[in-house]
Amino acid sequence: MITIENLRKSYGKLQVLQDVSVTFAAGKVISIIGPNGAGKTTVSKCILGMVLPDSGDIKMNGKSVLKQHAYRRQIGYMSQIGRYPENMTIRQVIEMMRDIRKDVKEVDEELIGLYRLKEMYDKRMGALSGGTKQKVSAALAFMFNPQVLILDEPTAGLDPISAEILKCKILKERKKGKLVLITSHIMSEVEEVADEVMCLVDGHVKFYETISSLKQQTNEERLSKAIAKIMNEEVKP
Ligand SMILES: Nc1ncnc2c1ncn2[C@@H]1O[C@H](COP(=O)(O)OP(=O)(O)OP(=O)(O)O)[C@@H](O)[C@H]1O
Repeated sequence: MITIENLRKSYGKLQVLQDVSVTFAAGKVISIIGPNGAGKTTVSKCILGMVLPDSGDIKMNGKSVLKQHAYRRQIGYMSQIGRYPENMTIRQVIEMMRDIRKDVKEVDEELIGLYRLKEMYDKRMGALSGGTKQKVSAALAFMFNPQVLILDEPTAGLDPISAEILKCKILKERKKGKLVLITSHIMSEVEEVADEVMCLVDGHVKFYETISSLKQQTNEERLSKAIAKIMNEEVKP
């Protein structure tokens, strides 16, 4: 569904992505992991067209997305930190988004309901707690039934029940054949929701494997231990 070919991106002298090539298939939850600064958000932003790569290509359903716009309607995005106009209420933000996306007739309001956002509809975005803002971001990401979801550390700041609601929603959408890309540092969470793990280190794909294959290769039952083993082996002389 999404193919990334020889992607490179630098910010000044800093080479953030170095020849990244991967294919993400529909109907999968793929977790993008790696140390801070490895380039995870940059990959997501390149797919979204928020960052223009220096070279390489990104294709969605076989067509290059570079400098295109229409394909973005097929992507729901939840950024690490949601930024909203402080004076707008939750209701106004949601209505504004619905107005922009009038093309979608059947909106998905499941998360609005499960997070009971309507009870807080008249609160200003600037007055919301970090977690509530995350809930609004999650509700918006899923609202227009996108084929692809890109979720950047989606459960950071959510209480355990709200995080659980989001994980169930992710799995529900995967069953419908959607592609979900999640960046996360929480290995237990990755293990719960992801089918495959792509690990970026210094802008390179260190590995891209199914969770079961990672466990099998390392003879570990827990994903965190399997990944620690792979990383430590690299460090050894
Ligand atoms: N707009 C920018 N201008 C300059 N440097 C940037 C910019 N955006 C990101 N970088 C740098 O690119 C590198 C990769 O950043 P990126 O946000 O992709 O990492 P990440 O893997 O998502 O990290 P984290 O786990 O901390 O969220 C970092 O060194 C970061 O400082």
